[in-house]
Order: sequence, then C-alpha cells, then structure tokens
Amino acid sequence: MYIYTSEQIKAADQLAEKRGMSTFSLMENAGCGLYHAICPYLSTNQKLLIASGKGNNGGDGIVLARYLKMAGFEVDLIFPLGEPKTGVAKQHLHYYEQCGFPVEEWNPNQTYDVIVDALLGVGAILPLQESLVEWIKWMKSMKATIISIDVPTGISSNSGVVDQNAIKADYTFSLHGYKPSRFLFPSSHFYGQVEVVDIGLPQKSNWRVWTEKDVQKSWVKRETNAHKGLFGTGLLIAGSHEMPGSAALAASSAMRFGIGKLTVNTTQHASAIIGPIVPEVTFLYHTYEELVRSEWKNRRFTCAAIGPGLDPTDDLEKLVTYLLKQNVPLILDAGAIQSRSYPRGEKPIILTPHPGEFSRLLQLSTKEIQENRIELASEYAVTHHVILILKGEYTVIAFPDGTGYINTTGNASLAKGGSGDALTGMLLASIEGNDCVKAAVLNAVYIHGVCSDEWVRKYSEHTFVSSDFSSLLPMICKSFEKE
Ligand SMILES: NC(=O)C1=CN([C@@H]2O[C@H](COP(=O)(O)OP(=O)(O)OC[C@H]3O[C@@H](n4cnc5c(N)ncnc54)[C@H](OP(=O)(O)O)[C@@H]3O)[C@@H](O)[C@H]2O)[C@H](O)CC1
Ligand SMILES: [K+]
Repeated sequence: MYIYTSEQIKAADQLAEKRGMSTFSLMENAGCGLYHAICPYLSTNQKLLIASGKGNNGGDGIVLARYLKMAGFEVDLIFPLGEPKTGVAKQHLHYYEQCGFPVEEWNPNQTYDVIVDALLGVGAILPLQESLVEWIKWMKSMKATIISIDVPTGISSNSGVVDQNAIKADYTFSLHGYKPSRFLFPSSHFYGQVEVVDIGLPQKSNWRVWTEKDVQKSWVKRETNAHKGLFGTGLLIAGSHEMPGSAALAASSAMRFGIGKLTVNTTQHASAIIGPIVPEVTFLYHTYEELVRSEWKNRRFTCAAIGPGLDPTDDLEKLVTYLLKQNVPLILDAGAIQSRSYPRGEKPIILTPHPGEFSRLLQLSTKEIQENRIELASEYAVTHHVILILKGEYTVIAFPDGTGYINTTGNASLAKGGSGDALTGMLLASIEGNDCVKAAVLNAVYIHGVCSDEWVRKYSEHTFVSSDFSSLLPMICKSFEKE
C-alpha cells in the first residue's frame, strides 16, 4: 500500500485530469468507494451526520451523503463553514440537490450516532480557524462514532503536527493511499482504524508499506546442497564488561536468522556470558586498534556489525572508518551511530538509530524527529547514501535511492533493552541470506516485529524479553517458507 504527500495527491489529480479522468469522476469514485467501505460499520437505525467543508474533502462528503441517502440511511448533510467553493464540489452538490436531497442547517440540539468528518483533507493549513473550533467542540461532546474522510480534521497530512482541537477519529478512510501523517507522531494516534479506499488512480509512489505478501515473495529458501559458506562469515563487534548481553542477543539472533558463521569480537568477560548462550560463535579479543591492523585481511569476513553494548570513543570511530573502507555490508548500531561521512560504495551501509539517537545525529529535538520521521530519514539516507532504519512504532526504512518503506509489525513489548541488539543480529544474517538488499533489510525488520506480535497474541506485552526472539524465530520463519 502506497503513501502519498499532499503534493503527490495534487499532482496525481492533475495528471488524471490531463489524461481525461476528471476530478468530478475521481470525487464520484471517492464517494462511492467510501460508501462501500463505510457501510459495514453502519446500521439503518443510526442517525448520521456528514459535516462537509468548502473544499474537495467536503465534496467527497456530499457524494457519500447521496449514496447513503439512496441506500435508505438517515443522514443530515451540513456545511459548518459555508457552502462549497471548488467547482467539482459545487457540481456534486447541484446533482445531490437535483436528486431531491436537502442540505440541513446545523442544529446543536440534534443528537447523532455517527458523525462523518469531511471538513478538511489534504488541503488543510493549520492551525484550525476559530470558526471550526466551536463546531468541533460540539462534535466531540456528542460522543458519536467519528469517521474521518482522508485525514482527521486538524492534523497535517505530510507531518505529524496536530492542532490542539484536532478531531480524534474512530475510523479514517484514506483516499488513493496513506498520507505520511498516518505513520508520524502524534498524528497517527488521531486516525483510529485506517482503511484505504481505491479511487481508480494508478498506484505510484516511492514510499509504501512493507507487507506480509512482500516477505513471502522475497523469502529465500535454501538449496538442498547449501553449505555454511553461502550464508556469510560475519564479524560482530559488540559487548563490553558492562553490557555483555547486547552481544549475546545480537549473536543469537544472527545465528537463528540464518548466518553461516559468526565471530564476535568482545571482552573475555563478555564471552564467558555469550558462549553458553550461543555456542555456535567463535571469539576474538582484540582491541579496536588490533582489529584495524590485522584481523580483517586474515579472516575474510563477508559482513560486519558494530555497536551493540559499545561506547562511542575515538578508537571506535577509527575502527568504523576502517570498516567503511572494506567494501562489505556494514551495520552500525548504538555506540557506532555517530555523525560522519560515508563512502559511496556498492555494499550497503545500514544505520539503525532510535529517535533519540537520530535526534543527536541531526541536532533536532525528538519531537521534531517524530513529527517528520519519513522525510528526515529519507533525506539522511539520500544525502549520506546509507540505509537508515529509524526504529520505533512504524519503523521507517529509508534507502539511498529515495525509496522507503514503513513497517507495521511490532508492538509496545519491544520497548525494552535488547530488542535493538536482536535486530542488528537479524540484519547481519539477512543481508547475507538474500541477494536483494532491500528485501533483506525489510524482512529482518518485519519479522523482528512479528516475533513480538506473536508473543502478545499469547502473553502479556509486559513480559516479552529480547532472549525470546531466539525461541520465536524458528516458528515465525517457518510460516514464511513456501512449500
Ligand atoms: N486523488 C485524491 O486523493 C482525491 C481526493 N479528493 C479529496 O480532496 C481533498 C483535497 O481537497 P482540497 O480542496 O484540495 O482541500 P481540502 O478540502 O482538504 O481543504 C480546502 C479547504 O479547507 C479550507 N481550510 C484549509 N485550512 C483550513 C483551516 N485551518 N481552518 C479552516 N478551513 C481551512 C480552505 O479554506 P480557504 O479559505 O483557504 O479556501 C479550503 O476551503 C482530499 O483530502 C480528498 O478528500 C478528491 O475527491 C479528488 C481526488
Ligand atoms: K477530513
């Protein structure tokens, strides 16, 4: 499912018009599609209100009102901001009236079971005008079910910004595709349950949601004559005296997710903890300086991950600089996420910041990051030619070619120490097990989330710990394998 900015929606409408599909027809498709999508949530004994604005979002409301009236629903159509201003909305209002349907006056004493918010869509410019605020306050006092068309009124379409009087919908039916604010913060929490309504425009956008079907299609099944050399010889530089567990979690997830061989460079103390948890790995005990000097050439590592459980020091930075020159896939996590430049090599460089780390990288507040996760991640990925995985609810995965994806798996049980370490391990394995870099990265993020979803299906979200990935992965991975 694709994601469109308001500018992309406008461009799509203009192109459609140029090709002979009028906005009048698109609005008809929108209203008709909305009717079919919303109907299952309604019953004819409910009293419905459609509140239409002056733009085309309001126009969609007019078409929906006609379909609902024709189907026998008890609907009042009102214009709290005055009658439509756009040509197409006016045309649809004319047809609505010609069909014999009335426009009502707003009556604050009337009660409603369902209110359809067709006030503002992608054309909204925040903050909300005073004239709307009073009406929205009344609407909220109604305690009706609220259905928003396209976007809830009072939230931005492209960013996570929310007006203090914004409508919090129970359901939002978005037209043509998702809008970025569906996956940004705090706006996403105003959408309620979201469905996309197709309006007959070709689907084209460089951003979309990665789905279960995508994972199934891109899942690589092993050949019967496979050997460990085919699935990577990884170097994981992680774990310290204080944080040995981070290396254990990354290593066990990498092994479970299919890496061929893994060496962990860590401290003697950490290895005593890691070894019993992941007996499959081998160890190195080098300083960063020693690693730079010799090990890479001798060992022929094919991929590397660095950062879990490490502090950002000058020596670590020198090692990262060295690793960046080795032309192998490289994952930079936790202590290895720092501001620096990146070479434009052919092997992927993957950064996995959480919003706090990304905020330090960009010198922006976490609020600014969360409001603009998609745009900022994409800008960073394109400018620095890296793959940027911005973790959190609706993890954003931005690629250097300007494309990007939203991950919708995972839940609050992942908000616990160690879940990022597990993801780093899974990424390391995935990148070696799939020739398609995008699919490798996206599948690791998707399945990481599915593990926690599977957990909360059976157990309390409070109780998930990152060592559980190890026992969940066998079952979850099996479910994606084609017979
Ligand atoms: N391809 C598609 O997806 C299609 C979607 N459609 C629908 O069209 C809207 C976008 O319609 P548009 O007319 O561009 O914009 P809106 O209806 O969202 O808003 C414009 C009107 O809103 C007023 N406005 C803007 N900001 C505020 C505010 N803060 N407070 C109050 N009023 C506001 C604005 O007023 P002006 O005085 O500035 O003129 C406009 O009147 C999209 O979301 C879909 O629902 C179409 O059906 C076609 C295809
Ligand atoms: K709306």
